[in-house]
Amino acid sequence: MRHLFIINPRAGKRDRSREMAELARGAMAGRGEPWKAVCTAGPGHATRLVKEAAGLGDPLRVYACGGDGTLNEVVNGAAGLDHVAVTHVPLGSGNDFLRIFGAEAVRLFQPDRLTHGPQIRMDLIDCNGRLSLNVCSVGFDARIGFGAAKFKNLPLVSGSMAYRLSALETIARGIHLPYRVTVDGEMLPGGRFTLLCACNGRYYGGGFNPSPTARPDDGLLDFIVVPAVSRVTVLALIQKYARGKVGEIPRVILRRGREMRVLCDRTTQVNVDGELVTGTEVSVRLSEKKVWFFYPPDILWVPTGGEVVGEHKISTPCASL
Ligand SMILES: Nc1ncnc2c1ncn2[C@@H]1O[C@H](COP(=O)(O)OP(=O)(O)OP(=O)(O)O)[C@@H](O)[C@H]1O
Repeated sequence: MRHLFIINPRAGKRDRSREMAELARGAMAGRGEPWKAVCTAGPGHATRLVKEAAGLGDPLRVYACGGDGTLNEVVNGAAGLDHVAVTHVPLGSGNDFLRIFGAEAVRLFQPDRLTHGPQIRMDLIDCNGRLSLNVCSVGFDARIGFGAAKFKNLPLVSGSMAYRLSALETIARGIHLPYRVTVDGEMLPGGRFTLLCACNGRYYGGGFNPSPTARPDDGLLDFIVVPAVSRVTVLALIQKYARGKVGEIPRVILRRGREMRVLCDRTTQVNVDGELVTGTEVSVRLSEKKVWFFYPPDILWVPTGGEVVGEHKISTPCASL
């Protein structure tokens, strides 16, 4: 099996590519398997690197060393390929997809534990042709997310603080917009909406938890549709949205399904794992493609989010590796 470490030197607050390359070297030492560590040169490079390496056709493990954007690019290169598996070594500001692993997520920063860990086949969201492993959203939150970029590089501003500052700015500018929304063919009531979200994972935006029970391996997406709310109530909404209490938001519409379509009267920003997609017609649907995701052995998976009702280990060995 070959191993490819894709390192984004621009992820997080400082360049950790040297440290990461050393960790990769340590993880692969004495294993006798071919490996390579490559730094990305710019947006889209990680996808091209994965496709190039996958073209050889032999079993390949790819380590996305960066944030959620790097993971998204790697996933876009590996989707639908049975001989390729991906993982995420968290070097970014948010690293939100990994939060689904709870406290165990820190163990993904140990590449030596990952090299031969088990893997699971995960669903993907197709948003106007771009694939997402975690969360796609339209509206208030997407505007907050893209607005957060400018706060992230300020000194003493953490990833989650950047999103909070951007939220304040977005509230001041206006909260809801007109959209026509259907989920699996059902037209949803109300012409104005605050936000529309499709979840495969559970967290995004620096720790917001819109769907505490979503599972990336269940063959379905969790849709959360928040109707128009006023500036007075939006702060309470954000609190609930952040803490996994979305069911307590008045008139919120929750669906588990396969496709949400959104028509907008103007070009709209769509958040696809933190990356920007724009359009006036947005289709957010379960992709036919899946991706293999590997993780450290014995990591605990908590299917019920915050409440530990029943822990079990996920271990779905891949026949092709
Ligand atoms: N060499 C590079 N120079 C500039 N940008 C790059 C380079 N390599 C990758 N990128 C881009 O950096 C962006 C941010 O990366 P990433 O999302 O991994 O980090 P982050 O924003 O710190 O983490 P998170 O999304 O978890 O908050 C991605 O959109 C990616 O395309």
